[in-house]
Amino acid sequence: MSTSPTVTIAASMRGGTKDYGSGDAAVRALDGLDVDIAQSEFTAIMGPSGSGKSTLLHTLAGLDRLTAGESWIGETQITGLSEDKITQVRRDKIGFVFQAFNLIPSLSARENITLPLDIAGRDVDPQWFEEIIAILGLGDRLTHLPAELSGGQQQRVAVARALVARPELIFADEPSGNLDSRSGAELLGFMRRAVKEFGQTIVMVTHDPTAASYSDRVLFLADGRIVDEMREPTADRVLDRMKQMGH
Ligand SMILES: Nc1ncnc2c1ncn2[C@@H]1O[C@H](COP(=O)(O)OP(=O)(O)OP(=O)(O)O)[C@@H](O)[C@H]1O
Repeated sequence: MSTSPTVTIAASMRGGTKDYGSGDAAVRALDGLDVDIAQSEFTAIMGPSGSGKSTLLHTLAGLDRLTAGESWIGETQITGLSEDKITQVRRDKIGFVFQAFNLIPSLSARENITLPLDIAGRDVDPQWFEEIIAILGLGDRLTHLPAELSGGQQQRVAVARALVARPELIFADEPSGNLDSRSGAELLGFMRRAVKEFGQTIVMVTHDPTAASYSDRVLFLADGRIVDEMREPTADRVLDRMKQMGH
């Protein structure tokens, strides 16, 4: 009898295909891709430029539609849902951290952090809010405008905003890309803690083997397909694998 623990799937895709353009200009960005994202795991997506990383992230997250194939967020099949329903699933279940922090300049750090919940008409859990703020070291910055914060602090505000709603999934696209190495390491360390301590599920696109080394599992993409994966990655092993791929 199998004694392996049951893995809950937070998001998945079967036969995921994404074409951009048509005729001579047609590009197949995803080529019949299958993937399962395990709950409470930190998954990194790596691969050469143009291999389809951002397209995979966007289609998994319901920001963009597949041309063919199916995808699920938790139990909900998102392919085939109306735009309104997809927006609702994103709002209820997903947090985003992108390289451009997408903070609203006229709102304080606190207002930016609670904005998604305010828009959704949901209450902020004060205890959870305080916990996130303490861990991210933003306690004395909450009344500041984004322009009054350093790049690292702005990125931490964006992470707090993604976490505050306790989303089932966080999708991050090069979250440490604009940060100096110390702020980047801090941010990635925090994301790792969120996975280990709160069971957060995170999917992150990155070019950086060091960033990928914070994950539990690295998926390697080439030409719109997953060609390999690595568990418990180290930066050196990831770099070697990328070199083999001719990166
Ligand atoms: N909106 C679009 N219109 C046309 N082609 C696109 C569009 N978005 C992406 N592509 C193409 O799809 C392919 C995959 O792009 P994608 O951005 O997913 O790759 P990536 O691995 O994230 O690349 P990078 O590491 O350079 O960000 C590329 O060939 C790209 O040129």
